[in-house]
Amino acid sequence: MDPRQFLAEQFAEHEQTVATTRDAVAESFAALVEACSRAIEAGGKILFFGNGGSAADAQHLAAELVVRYRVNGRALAAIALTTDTSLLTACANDFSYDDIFARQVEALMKPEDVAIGISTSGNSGSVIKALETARAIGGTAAGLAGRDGGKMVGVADPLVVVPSTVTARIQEMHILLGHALCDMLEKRHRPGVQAH
Ligand SMILES: O=C(CO)[C@@H](O)[C@H](O)[C@H](O)[C@H](O)COP(=O)(O)O
Ligand SMILES: [Zn+2]
Repeated sequence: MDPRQFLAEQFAEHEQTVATTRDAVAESFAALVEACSRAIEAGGKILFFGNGGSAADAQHLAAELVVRYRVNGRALAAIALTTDTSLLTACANDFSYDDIFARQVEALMKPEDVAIGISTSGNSGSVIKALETARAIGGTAAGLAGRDGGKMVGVADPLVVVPSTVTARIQEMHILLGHALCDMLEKRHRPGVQAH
């Protein structure tokens, strides 16, 4: 296949996903913003986690909040649970892979915090177990998912579900939603000088 034609099809599929996602997620996205906003006002933090491409999203979004999105201002409390290879390998080796995020939630999560699990299928065991742990602690267990939300339905609330079955397109919506979340939180909680 010609790469130009292929790229045109990829863009068309992406644009179609943008169009169907915009209205589908408006309410759940607003609920996620409010939950994170409340956490920041209460002195809490946001914990991000996910597997594969979603692990990259987790650390990308935590960096926006701790460092800067658009505005130079105060640091906002966020952490990605995907970055400590000693911890991740010990936990997967000694306990089980499904414990890699749950163990960190158990150690770090406070009731005023928000845990945001990111999973395109909504079914990754490591994400589900961590969200269940967050709920048991009394914190907010939130999620970004795709497809029909999978096992995250009933575990994560708020749960933002991208109505697509294509993993790559779901991930593209997740980072758009994550950037929008960081932008909103920065507007509300990081007064400062616009950097770009
Ligand atoms: O980035 C991709 C595919 O675009 C992959 O690395 C993908 O994230 C991995 O297969 C994940 O393990 C999928 O997990 P999940 O999104 O279903 O929770
Ligand atoms: Zn990917």
